[in-house]
Amino acid sequence: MPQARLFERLGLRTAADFATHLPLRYEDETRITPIGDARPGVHALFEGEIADSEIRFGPRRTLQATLTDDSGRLGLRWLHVYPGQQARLHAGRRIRARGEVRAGFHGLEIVHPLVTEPDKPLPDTLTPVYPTTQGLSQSALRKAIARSLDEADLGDTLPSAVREAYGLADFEPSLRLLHNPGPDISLDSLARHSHPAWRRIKFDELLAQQLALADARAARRAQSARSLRGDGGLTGRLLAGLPFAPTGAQSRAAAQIGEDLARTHPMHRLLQGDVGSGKTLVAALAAAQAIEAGAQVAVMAPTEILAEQLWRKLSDWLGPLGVAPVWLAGGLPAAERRQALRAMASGEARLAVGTQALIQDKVEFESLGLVISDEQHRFGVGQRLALNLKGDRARFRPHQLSMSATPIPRTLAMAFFADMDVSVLDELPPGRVPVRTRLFDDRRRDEVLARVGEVVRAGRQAYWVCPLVEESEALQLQTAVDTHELLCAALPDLRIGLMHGRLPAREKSAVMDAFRAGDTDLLVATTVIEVGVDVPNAGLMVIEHAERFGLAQLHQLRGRVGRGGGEATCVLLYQPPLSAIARERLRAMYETTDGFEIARRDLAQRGPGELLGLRQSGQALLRFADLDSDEDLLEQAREAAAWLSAEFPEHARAHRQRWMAGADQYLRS
Ligand SMILES: Nc1ncnc2c1ncn2[C@@H]1O[C@H](COP(=O)(O)OP(=O)(O)OP(=O)(O)O)[C@@H](O)[C@H]1O
Repeated sequence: MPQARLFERLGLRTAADFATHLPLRYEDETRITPIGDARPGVHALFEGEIADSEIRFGPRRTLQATLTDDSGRLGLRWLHVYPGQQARLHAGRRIRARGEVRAGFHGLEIVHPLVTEPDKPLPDTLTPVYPTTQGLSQSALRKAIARSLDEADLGDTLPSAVREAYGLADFEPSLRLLHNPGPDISLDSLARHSHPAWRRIKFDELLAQQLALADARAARRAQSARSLRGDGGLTGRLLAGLPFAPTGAQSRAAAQIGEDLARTHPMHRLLQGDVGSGKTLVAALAAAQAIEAGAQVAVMAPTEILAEQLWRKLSDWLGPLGVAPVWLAGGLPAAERRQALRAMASGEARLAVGTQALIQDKVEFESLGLVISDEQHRFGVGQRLALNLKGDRARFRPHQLSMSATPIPRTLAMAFFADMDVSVLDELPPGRVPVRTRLFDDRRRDEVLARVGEVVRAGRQAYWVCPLVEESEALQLQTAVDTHELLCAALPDLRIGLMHGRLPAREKSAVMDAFRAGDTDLLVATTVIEVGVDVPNAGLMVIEHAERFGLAQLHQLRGRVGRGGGEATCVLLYQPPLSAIARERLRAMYETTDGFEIARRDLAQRGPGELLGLRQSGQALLRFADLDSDEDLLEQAREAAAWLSAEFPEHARAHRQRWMAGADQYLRS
C-alpha cells in the first residue's frame, strides 16, 4: 500500500496533522545499561561481548547466545533462525542489544533483541514510539514527522494572556519536546502525561473540542424554528388527568423545555434521567405543548419494543384528549401504513411514534415542530437527522429533544454534549424503595429458583435475563430457548414467557402484552428488555452470568424492577472464578443504585466510547486528555473557549484549524 494511504489511515494529511501526531511512549536509548542492572520487565539497551552462541534443535530451531560485560551475563534468544545469523553472532564479537528483559528458564534473557553495531554515538534524546498502522514503520513515521516540524506553522494559537491565565507552556517548545525529549526529562512524567508539555497539548485538544461544540451551538442559534408557545390547554388537561403529581424534577425539566420551545431557534436539549425517573411524562408534556401550538410531533425510539411502549403511554395519556398517536412500525399491514403516512403528510395526525429508521426514511410531515428521540446517543453521536420536512421545512428546523437513561457523568457531558442544553431528572417518583441487589454463585441456582416461585406466589412477576453471548446471535438465540426450556421444567407451575430479538414484531408485542397484563408470571428474555420496559408489578430480576454484562447494562436491566412501589430484588447470578474487572462491576452493583455513581465507575473502567455507545465506531474521542484525571483542564478549556471566541476569534479559528481540520464528523446536526 502506498505510504500516503497508510498515513491517511492514521488520519495524517496536513503538516499540522503530522506535527500533532504524538508518541505513545518512549524508549531510552541514550544510555547503555550495565548487564548487572537488568531486571525483568525493563526495556533497555545493553552492550557487551558474545560469550557463546549455539543453535538448539528442539521442536523448532532456536538460536541462543550469551552477552557479557564486566557486570554480568544476559541470555539472547531467537525463535526463528536465519542463515548466517549464528556466524554473525560468533563468540568474541561486540554488539549492542535492545529489548525487554524477562525471566527465562536459565536466567534473565531478551527474546528477539534488536542488535546494532557497538561504539556508535548514542542519541541524546529519548526515542519516541508513535501510534502506527500495519505496514508503516516507526522510522518512516519519524522521518515524516521530523519533516512536518520544519514545514508546519507552529505559531502559538493561544494569545499570551490566555497562556498566562492558565499557566500553560508555549506550543512549539512543548511539541518539540514531546517529539524529542532530552535524557534529563523524567520518563514517568511523559508516560503519565503530567509533564507541562503534555499539559499544554491536552489543553489544546480539549479547547479545540470545546470551540467546535460552541460553533455548532452558535450555528444552531442562527437557524430558525417556529416558536411553539402553546396556550396551556392540552398540557393542563394532560396534567389534570394523571393519577399522580409530577415530581419537582419533572416539573422543572418540563418548564425548561417549555421555554425552549417558545424560542425562535431550534431547541437542542438532552433530557437525562436515571432508570424509572419518569422521562416519558416530560416527553408527553413537551409533545402536548407543541401540538397545542399547532405543530406536529415525531417520537422515535431505537427498538420496536421501546417505541411501542412509548406509543402505549402516549396513547393512554393523550388519546382521551383527542390526540391519538399514529403508529409507524415495520410490521404494519400496507394499507394501515399508507393511511398513517397520509395522515402525517396532510397534517391530520398530530403525533407519530415509531422506530428511528421508519420515521426518518419514509414519513413526510406537514408541519413538524418537535422531534423527540429516545436513547439516540446509543446509536452514534454523529447520527444525522434526516427527516422529510414538508411545508415550511425550508425556513424552519424542528426543535429536538433527546432522552437518555444513561446518566452521563459531568465531565463527559462537558466534553461531548457542550453544544446541547441538558435537563436532569434527579429525583425518583415518591414511594420507590431502592432495589435490593444480591449476588449468588451459580452453584446456588436452586435457591434462586425457589425465590422466583415465592415472588410469584406473592402475586408479583419476575424477569430472567439469559446469559449474554456476544460472539454469535445464533448462539444467543439458542441460549434463550434453552434457558426457557430449563426454567419451564424447573418451575412447572409457573406461566413462563420468552422474549428475544429474533421474534417477529407481532409476537414480541403479544409476549409483552401478556406479561404486562399479568398473564405470564416469569419472562425469560435477552437484553432486548434492557431499556425502557416498564411493568410496575415486576418485583424480581434474575440476571444469569451477570459477570458478562457491562456495568451500564446491568444498571439498566436492574431498573426494570422496582418501578411501581413495593419491594424489589435483583439477583446477579455469577459463574466463578471472576476476573478482577468483573468483581469490581458486581461490587459496584451491590454497593449502589445511583445511576450517576454507576456511570462514573463505568467511565473509569471503560472510557467514554463505551459509555456513549460508540464502541463500534472505532473513533478515538480524545487522543491525549483523560476525562477521569483531567477534569480541571477540561474546566479551564471550556472557560477559555468562551474567552477566545469573544475576544480572539482569529486565534480561535486558527486553533480549530490546527486540531480539527476535517475532523468534525462527531458533531451532531
Ligand atoms: N411523578 C410520578 N409519580 C409516580 N409515578 C410516576 C411519576 N412519573 C412517572 N411515573 C411512573 O413511573 C414509571 C417510570 O416512568 P418512565 O417509564 O417514564 O421512566 P423512564 O424515565 O422512562 O425510565 P427508564 O429509562 O427506566 O425507562 C412509569 O410507570 C410511570 O408511569
